[in-house]
Amino acid sequence: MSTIFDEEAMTQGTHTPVLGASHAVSAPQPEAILRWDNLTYEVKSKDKQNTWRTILHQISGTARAGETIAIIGSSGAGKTTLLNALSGRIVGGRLSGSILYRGAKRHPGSFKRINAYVQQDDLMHPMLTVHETLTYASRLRLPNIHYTPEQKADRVNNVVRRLRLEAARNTRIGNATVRGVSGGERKRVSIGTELLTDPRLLFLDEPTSGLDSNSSELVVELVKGISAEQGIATLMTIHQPSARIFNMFDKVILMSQGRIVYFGATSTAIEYFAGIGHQCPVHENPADYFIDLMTLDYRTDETLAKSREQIKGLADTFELSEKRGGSVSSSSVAGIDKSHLALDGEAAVAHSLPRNNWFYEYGTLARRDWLNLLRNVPFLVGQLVQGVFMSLLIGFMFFNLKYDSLGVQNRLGVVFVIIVNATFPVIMPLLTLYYQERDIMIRERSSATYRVTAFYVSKLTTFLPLSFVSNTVFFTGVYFISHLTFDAGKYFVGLATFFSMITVSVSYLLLIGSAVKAMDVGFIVAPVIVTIQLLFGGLFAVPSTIPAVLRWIRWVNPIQYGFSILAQNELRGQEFSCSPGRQCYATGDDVVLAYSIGRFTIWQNILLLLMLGAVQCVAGYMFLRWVARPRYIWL
Ligand SMILES: Nc1ncnc2c1ncn2[C@@H]1O[C@H](COP(=O)(O)OP(=O)(O)OP(=O)(O)O)[C@@H](O)[C@H]1O
Repeated sequence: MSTIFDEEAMTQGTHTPVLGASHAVSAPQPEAILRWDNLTYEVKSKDKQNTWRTILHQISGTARAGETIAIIGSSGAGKTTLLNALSGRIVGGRLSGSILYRGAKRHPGSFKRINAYVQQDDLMHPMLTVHETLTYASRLRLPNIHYTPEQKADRVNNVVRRLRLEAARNTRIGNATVRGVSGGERKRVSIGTELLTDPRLLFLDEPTSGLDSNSSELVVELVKGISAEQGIATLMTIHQPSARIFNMFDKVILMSQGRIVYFGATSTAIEYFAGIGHQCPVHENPADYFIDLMTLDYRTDETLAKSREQIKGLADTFELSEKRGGSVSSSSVAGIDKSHLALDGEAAVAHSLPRNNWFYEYGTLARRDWLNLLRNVPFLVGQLVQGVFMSLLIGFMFFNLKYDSLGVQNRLGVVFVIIVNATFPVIMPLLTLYYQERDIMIRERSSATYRVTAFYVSKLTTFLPLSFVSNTVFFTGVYFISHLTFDAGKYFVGLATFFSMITVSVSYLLLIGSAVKAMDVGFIVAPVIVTIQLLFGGLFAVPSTIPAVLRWIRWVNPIQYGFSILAQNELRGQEFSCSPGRQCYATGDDVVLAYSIGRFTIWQNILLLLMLGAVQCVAGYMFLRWVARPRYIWL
């Protein structure tokens, strides 16, 4: 089949086979959306010399409106690195060369709203349906000043239709425990959320991984169709595509060892390789054949050296043919008409979308959080059952307390256990949820969807009421079954203390979940710190006897404040009957004095608790900003 590239090769008077899109001169080319030149990416090696390892070697190319480009290569070829560099999501290392969006340098703020990136892992709220997921994405991503609610709904319906999601419209996304949409549908929902904003550029990292061949074909076919129709320049990395999928792409970038072995029309790839002595057998999948050519053969030292030589030869040949054909690089940076720069730069900014106001963002996020939470029946039932079970267990363990010498010890025990119950059982389940949602937020933020504060406040205002409600059952059950001193004032002070402790615990989990990036590390750190607080809580060791070097812990120990409040609330003003032969405190005030838990009054303790919660909350927010802050390298 004759292509525009063949014609150019002929005008050059060379037999060099077909080349990249940039060589086309005979037909009007679609607009070049993205152009990259001499892109080189290096990372520090972990060896003793700290040398730089080159991951991408002087890579150049162009992505035009409406075309779908596959980046193909063996594992470790640098496909994802190239995709990340082009989409502005590369972290760490050294990136050089140039990347231009419509001829202008990219602006981090506006570029991330113009391009869409579909990650390999589809992070979404498992309890929302396909339609709800897309609806919330449209509310969060599309600005109200440009779109009415009806227009947003229309967009969602369009995406559902275009991505053939009608049948799954009301199916939940699901996760490992809740059955939801199929893998292919899930991927299409991910793509759909990105298409809502009408991106100019679409990047997809391994969109077919884990999918069967039919689902993979459908995903590529739909993406290609939408890209062509809407003039989106699409780049995707893909592992070993079938021959049918391979032939769907307009262009392919074949990569090996960080270098380009071929970049040009898919239809001419076989011809190109045949021209340099590698004829793809008739019945072989061309993608498999090319990947074999580009893969290092580790069987023996000899085969390794030979395959390395072959790959170098392929990359050198392509580089040479690029130069002969008037390469992408040589016609790029230097050749750009600078008068377009300002104009195109402005165009880039104009296409970027303004933000919605904070309250709208918060309201939308809070609604989405509540919906996701209230649909999580196993989690809610677990919370309730845990509360009821623990209240019965602890209530009957300290059943019907008396005002005698044993009653003193048991009263201290029960109030301590109540305080402890406002820590672990609150922190651990919510920490899991927070980690999952934090990662969704980081993904959504990479396309500037909403503010970190809106997310953080939304988490606080869903976790707190949920914990209050589920733990009130526990507190009330224990209070009455164990027969703690009943008087409305004491009960409500106790409940207020319990809520204050829960507030501190929620702010603590937000702090740990924000400050500790890795979830498994967070799950080690969180209980260790609470265990230390528990040991220094005032029941096991009298605070005044703890060595000065450790005594400071009390100031940052919510358990000690909480225990002091509940113990004072329970004991002050009480009188106890003393049995002969037992150690005995005649009054509750004596107990408070003996255990050194009356340093601060009840209200001072509550104030200190709330201050601690506020400090943790603010610190958590600062850490989250730091964790969520993009550290992308820009060119
Ligand atoms: N920040 C980094 N630090 C160290 N090495 C890196 C870094 N980024 C990429 N690499 C290395 O660069 C090479 C290319 O990585 P990349 O993820 O781009 O490959 P890939 O072609 O996408 O592979 P796969 O198909 O297996 O995902 C790999 O050897 C990888 O270990």
